[in-house]
Amino acid sequence: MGLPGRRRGPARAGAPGAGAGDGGHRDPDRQPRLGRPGERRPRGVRRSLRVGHRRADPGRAGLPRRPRGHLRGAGLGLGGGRADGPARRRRGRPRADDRRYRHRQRAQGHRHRALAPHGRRHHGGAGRAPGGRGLRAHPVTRALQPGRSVTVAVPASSANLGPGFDSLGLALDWVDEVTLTVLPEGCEVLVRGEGADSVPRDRTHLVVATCEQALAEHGRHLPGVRLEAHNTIPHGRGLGSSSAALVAGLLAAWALAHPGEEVDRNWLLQRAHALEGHADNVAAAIFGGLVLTWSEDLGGQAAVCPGRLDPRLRAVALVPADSVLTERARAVLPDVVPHAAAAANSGRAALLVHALAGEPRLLVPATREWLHQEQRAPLMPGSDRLRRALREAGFAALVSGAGPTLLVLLAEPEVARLQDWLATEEGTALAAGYGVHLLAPGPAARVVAARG
Ligand SMILES: Nc1ncnc2c1ncn2[C@@H]1O[C@H](COP(=O)(O)OP(=O)(O)OP(=O)(O)O)[C@@H](O)[C@H]1O
Ligand SMILES: N[C@@H](CCO)C(=O)O
Repeated sequence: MGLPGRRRGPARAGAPGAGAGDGGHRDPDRQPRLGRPGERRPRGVRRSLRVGHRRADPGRAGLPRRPRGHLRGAGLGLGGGRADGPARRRRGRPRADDRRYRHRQRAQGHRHRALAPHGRRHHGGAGRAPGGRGLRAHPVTRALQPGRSVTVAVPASSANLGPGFDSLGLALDWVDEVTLTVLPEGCEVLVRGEGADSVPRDRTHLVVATCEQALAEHGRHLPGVRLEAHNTIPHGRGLGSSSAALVAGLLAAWALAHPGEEVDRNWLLQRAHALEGHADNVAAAIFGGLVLTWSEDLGGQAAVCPGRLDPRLRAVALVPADSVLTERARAVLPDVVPHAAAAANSGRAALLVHALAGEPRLLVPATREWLHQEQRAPLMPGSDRLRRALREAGFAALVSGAGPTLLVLLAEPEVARLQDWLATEEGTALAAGYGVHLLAPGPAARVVAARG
């Protein structure tokens, strides 16, 4: 079985230093611990294990509502291709460039590195903004009104979930929030939390650059901009931080260009997919909950479908201090896997969708896979040892996204058993330095406020 494209995008940044408000989960000397009652934690970061997270808890995030409709189709002629509301007329040029290379594999990786602040005039026959596949700029753009402002919240996500490589994504109740305000000129970037000491403070900031590119497609531009980011999702850990940033920029662009209009989530999906290279994380961030993604063809447009989730389902994230380059993590994957491995993997992926929907006792066999974890193990030996030990102890432990964070999928009553295991000598030794976060499935990205 040929793999759907190795990541050719630029490398992910190495481990940045711990930012303010990270709850200390990146402290290499931090021991896994079970939380102190009443402990302050950054907004959006879930409680650690001992703190209650039950249905009746006042601080508990609600389980996500399933997106309306059963099938979000795009490129397949399924479900009308639009996530919300009635069909919208298509803006801009025909999507010839999206179709031209449909037979090709889509290069995987973050196209966002190629994003650059755009000028107000866009030249070039393709009418596309530079750098971003699928983002087509109008030749002349109109300035947005200074004072207009939008705040968006976007969840972290875990991709793959074991056998669903590049096709399953789970949004988590761990949220970044950003506010973009139109200024008459200039660019101010204020970052709190994750990445405060590492992300760019100019128009190359991922959220600003993505927003500008997307606005250009809608014939608008930012004369000046202030970004206020409150980041809690750790960067480069396999929790979809870059997808969250891309979706934040796109959603902010939509809300600034279309005040008061319902968000076209299929537009978000296609643009985010084009920028990210694979749809698993971005689809989960855009639609919330569990999302199944596929393309009609290798490199085709993304289609998505919500997956059912057992209301008892929880995820415990074990977040190490180090990051792994996603580019490296994709480069170690083989081009071809044996047919028997592909067959076994597809069986487990099918089983996983069933287990997540209502049979959590099957989560351990359902999260076994043959496509990426073994192959990437040398890049994350500590997480590999911990994952194996957890699975031997009967937990559905898996590498989240490209790693090295581990996710343990379990039904709520199992949380106490995991707590106990982490307190054993073996658990304490293997999980030393990992931050432990009890999470529920997360909500869809949303516009929190829009002004002006
Ligand atoms: N909120 C953000 N603001 C600005 N840049 C960000 C933000 N989040 C992520 N990034 C950029 O993306 C990089 C991390 O992206 P990468 O895809 O490597 O990891 P991830 O998205 O956390 O993990 P995965 O894709 O495996 O789930 C960061 O080092 C930073 O450059
Ligand atoms: N499906 C992707 C997620 C990371 O971005 C991978 O495993 O490479």
